[in-house]
Amino acid sequence: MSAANPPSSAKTSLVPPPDAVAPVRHPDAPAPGTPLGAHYDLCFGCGGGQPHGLHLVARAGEGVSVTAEFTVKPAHQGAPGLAHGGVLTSALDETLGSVNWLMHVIAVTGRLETDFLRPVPVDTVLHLDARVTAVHGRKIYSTATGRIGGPDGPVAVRADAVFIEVKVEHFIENGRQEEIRAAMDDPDQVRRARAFEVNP
Ligand SMILES: CCCCCCCCCCCCCCCC(=O)SCCNC(=O)CCNC(=O)[C@H](O)C(C)(C)COP(=O)(O)OP(=O)(O)OC[C@H]1O[C@@H](n2cnc3c(N)ncnc32)[C@H](O)[C@@H]1OP(=O)(O)O
Repeated sequence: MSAANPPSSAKTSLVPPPDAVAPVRHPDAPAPGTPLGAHYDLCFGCGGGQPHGLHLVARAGEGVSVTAEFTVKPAHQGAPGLAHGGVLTSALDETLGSVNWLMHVIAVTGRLETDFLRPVPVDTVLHLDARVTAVHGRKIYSTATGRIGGPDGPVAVRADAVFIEVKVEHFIENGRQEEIRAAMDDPDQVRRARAFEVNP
């Protein structure tokens, strides 16, 4: 096994360790039903300014959970008339990413495992829900489903994930300078990101 392709190890387990704790909803988290808005206007998952994006809209749920809808467009096809699996995984990833904001935590996906249970045709509305199940240090364990035919319809896709909490510096240090500069020049973007760190 080369160093560039490390073996998966216990650190990538999707099962919370025995001393993991229950997630805590931040007291300032928006009320259930409130749209969360995009975390970044050019985000592929949720950004309104991203012409190639999924334009997923997430709303706060009860506890540490969110719901979201994503409409499969012709641009999202893999096979004729059917959604691409990677696009569906992106929708799950985005929904799982948004749920961390209810804890006022900034986190990135560490590991994401998707089950594809039913094909999802173009024009389908995928009804997503995601919730955090446990927290262990910086590791956030969460799970999500995507249903078709309505919010109570059959599950077409589901995923389990581990997100890792990061500071805003993660993005500043790793992002391409052009986009970072533009984001830093946007007071709303900076305020949104910093609010989570000065009001933990
Ligand atoms: C002005 C600009 C404002 C911008 C404001 C934007 C804010 C809003 C952005 C939100 C965005 C969301 C968007 C959708 C969600 C994505 O799609 S995020 C994009 C995809 N994900 C990534 O790019 C992550 C890439 N990976 C990394 O950067 C690093 O590997 C990580 C994940 C930060 C971890 O590195 P690290 O901080 O050095 O962590 P490390 O100390 O090694 O490990 C910490 C713990 O996590 C565990 N761990 C680490 N990696 C993994 C893993 N892959 N699996 C399982 N466990 C792991 C370790 O075992 C360790 O556990 P303990 O020993 O504590 O028990």
